[in-house]
Amino acid sequence: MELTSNTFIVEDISNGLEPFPVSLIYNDDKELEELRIHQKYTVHCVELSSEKKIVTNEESPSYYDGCDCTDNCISEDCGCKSTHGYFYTTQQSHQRGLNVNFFVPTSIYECNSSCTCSPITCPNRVVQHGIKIPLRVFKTMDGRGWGLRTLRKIFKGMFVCEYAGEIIRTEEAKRRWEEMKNDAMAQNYVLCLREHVENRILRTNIDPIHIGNAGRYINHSCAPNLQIYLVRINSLIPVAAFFAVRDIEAGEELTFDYSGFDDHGGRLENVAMVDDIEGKKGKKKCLCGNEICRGILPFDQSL
Ligand SMILES: C[S@@+](CC[C@H](N)C(=O)[O-])C[C@H]1O[C@@H](n2cnc3c(N)ncnc32)[C@H](O)[C@@H]1O
Repeated sequence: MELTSNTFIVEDISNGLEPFPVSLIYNDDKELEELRIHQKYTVHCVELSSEKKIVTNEESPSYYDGCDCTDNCISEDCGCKSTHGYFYTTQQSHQRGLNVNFFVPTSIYECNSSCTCSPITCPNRVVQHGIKIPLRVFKTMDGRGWGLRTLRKIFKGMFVCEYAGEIIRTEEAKRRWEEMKNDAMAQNYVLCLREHVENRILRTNIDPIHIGNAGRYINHSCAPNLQIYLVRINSLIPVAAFFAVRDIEAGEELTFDYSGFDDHGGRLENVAMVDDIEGKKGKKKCLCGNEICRGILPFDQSL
């Protein structure tokens, strides 16, 4: 499809860390350097200044006692289901996925390392099993930089990948923003998640600039094919998990709406990427090319 004698492929930029390869197609060494492929790859989020501490995966101790099901969480008495709700269903592809047409009132809670159910076959474990499709990083031809595409068909509701990076406090996000805001070439990757819980706002900032996963290459679209849902597994820090909101054909670019969650009724408000041009917040032109394009890239006013 895109291989010519002048293009090269890195087979797996995750170096085997992901269950399926994340390949990269590029034209020359300059492009590769520009991509800073030597930045570190992580499958899950890490905490600032302690990269070894993985905060969301199944190896961490869980933050609450899980269920004590012996029937693989089929019964409605499952402690995880009855406390937090249950949102996964079997999809057209026969895999577990999310019913993206249904309202998800808060974050999704998967069974965790304290639960007695099977880590392999329990149906309330999806995101923790990782990506299920080969992905490819490629250079867009229209000025949006690098992008990410799927190499296989993805069915509506399927989990695609996380948005993994450093979990940073808002002060640190502001500091990083100050450092880069006058550099017109700088790409901004900070994802700010705000969850409305009763009358409080829980904010999580994820920055994959130094250490991140395939999710960092997903561009914005005003008519996206992915949506972020927050999933808690073994930590109160949520996983920002991308699910397909429609069927996506092999070879299609993956996109999400940097401005948020509203279409599907979640209480997670304003999933915003921080962006700007020439130091003026909110003035970066959106190049998604959709008929319903809103014209500018969404941005976070609070930084
Ligand atoms: C999370 S990164 C996405 C990956 C990025 N394209 C790259 O080359 O690494 C976000 C950046 O991508 C660019 N971008 C993403 N979506 C865009 C769009 N629809 N129009 C213009 N630029 C976009 C912006 O520069 C933004 O700061």
